Amino acid sequence: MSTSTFVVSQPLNYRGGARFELKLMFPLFIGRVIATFTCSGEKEVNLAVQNAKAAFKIWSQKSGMERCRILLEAARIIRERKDEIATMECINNGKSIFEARLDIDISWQCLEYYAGLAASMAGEHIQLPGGSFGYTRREPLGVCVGIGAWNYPFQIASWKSAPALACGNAMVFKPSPFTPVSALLLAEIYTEAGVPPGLFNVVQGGAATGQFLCQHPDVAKVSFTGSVPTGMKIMEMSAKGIKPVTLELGGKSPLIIFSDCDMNNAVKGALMANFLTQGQVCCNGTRVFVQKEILDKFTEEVVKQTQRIKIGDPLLEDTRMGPLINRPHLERVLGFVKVAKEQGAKVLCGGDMYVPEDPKLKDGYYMRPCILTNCRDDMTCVKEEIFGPVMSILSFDTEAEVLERANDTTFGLAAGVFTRDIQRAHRVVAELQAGTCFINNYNISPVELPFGGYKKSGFGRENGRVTIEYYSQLKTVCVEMGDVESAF
Ligand SMILES: NC(=O)c1ccc[n+]([C@@H]2O[C@H](COP(=O)([O-])OP(=O)(O)OC[C@H]3O[C@@H](n4cnc5c(N)ncnc54)[C@H](O)[C@@H]3O)[C@@H](O)[C@H]2O)c1
Ligand SMILES: O=CCc1c[nH]c2ccc(O)cc12
Repeated sequence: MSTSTFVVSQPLNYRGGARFELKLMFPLFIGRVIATFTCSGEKEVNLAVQNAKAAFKIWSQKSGMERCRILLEAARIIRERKDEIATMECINNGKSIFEARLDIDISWQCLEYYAGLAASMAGEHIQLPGGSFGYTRREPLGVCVGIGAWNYPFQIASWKSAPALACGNAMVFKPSPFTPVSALLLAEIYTEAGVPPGLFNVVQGGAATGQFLCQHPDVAKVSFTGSVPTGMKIMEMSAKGIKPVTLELGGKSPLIIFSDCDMNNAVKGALMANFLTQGQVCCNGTRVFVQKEILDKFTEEVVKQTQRIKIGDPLLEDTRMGPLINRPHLERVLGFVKVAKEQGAKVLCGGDMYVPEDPKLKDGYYMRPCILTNCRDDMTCVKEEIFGPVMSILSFDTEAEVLERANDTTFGLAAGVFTRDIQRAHRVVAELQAGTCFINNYNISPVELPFGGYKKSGFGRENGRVTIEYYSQLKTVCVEMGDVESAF
């Protein structure tokens, strides 16, 4: 298997339990077109929502245990087809096959986790005076919309659909038009596992298709993963229909490395925080604050290890970084490096285009991972989300100082701290304004833990038990066991 021989099944829209055709060119990162699709317009979006509504009637009547069995079966199929799905994801996005396999593992684990919760969803019984009582029922919302970014295409579809379906909802999912293919595999797997036709639909398209979805009167909820500007639009559209939203948006997260850290782990953590998926990860710890005493040693080691990262064909087993998502994005990231230099940053490694030796890959959107020093807090590379393989190193003296600087951002998605001092670790994370904090590691995503942002990085959560609350509504039933005492 290589990037030049890969064939994608067509068509790429999925409604009522089957694929249907629409046409548009979909270019691959090596410059070759691998699939075509047409954006779903208002009519197709409406049909998908109507299919979902019909399936919702059936699915929402099933017991939690029945939904659990079907989700477990879907998880089993994903696990069984892991290599095939990972290969598709690798082609879809450009991330290395090594990472794509990890993404697929986290995806089936997510389905397994919510399958378990589906079976145990329950309300409360509350005793009232005179033998009367009340109880609560946790009920589904209806047709939920999922809109995804291009960096974790299969995983985003899984993180949204698994809790939605576990709670008894239906979903219409729109992947990013840059990564349209892998969500179709999830749709087919759900069908094979036994969900009713129409329960999980895929509509292809960009902003216009997303708008039709958000504005549709029969859509009960929107869960969005993407940029802050698009998140604002999604929230505005949803507000008009009083629809709840989950927003997983961008970040510019701090990673704080104290001088008492385990240096080996801190260096590995900084690489994990910056270079997964070619640096195109929302929660990346791109502002790496290093305590002065260890700045030189840490910098030397992190540069050494960054230079060893194998860049190339993402389908090869030893590749760890593939190409960026597309040409405009590569140019944008390189532009950030240029501005950083103009503003006084020093490039210690990378930051330029990379041309692999393999002639098939010569038109790919590769760049070498970049480490910047001499950074100041007011520089563009330190303030703005770059969404590429660019780490900015900043030095600090004291805990109080670094906390203030780490929190001086409108984002609040994630943060990390490396230290051997357990009291300091907890004291620092308690002060960090971020929805997800890591102590002595970075960018691991166990599905049991909630994930989501503070401040402009969004609200609502994905993963963990709490997400059940974002895909369900609570009905209170008040039962009178005596006579009505009328006030009139
Ligand atoms: N917090 C998270 O969990 C998370 C995860 C991945 C990516 N992200 C963020 O996503 C961004 C990169 O992804 P992107 O470039 O795909 O983001 P984007 O906002 O450009 O697009 C995301 C999705 O929204 C759709 N969309 C665009 N305009 C729309 C509109 N007006 N109405 C409805 N839908 C619309 C796109 O087609 C795509 O499917 C980065 O900022 C990154 O930090 C966040
Ligand atoms: O890119 C950001 C973090 C992330 C990794 N996988 C997923 C899946 C779904 C999301 O909404 C975010 C993420």
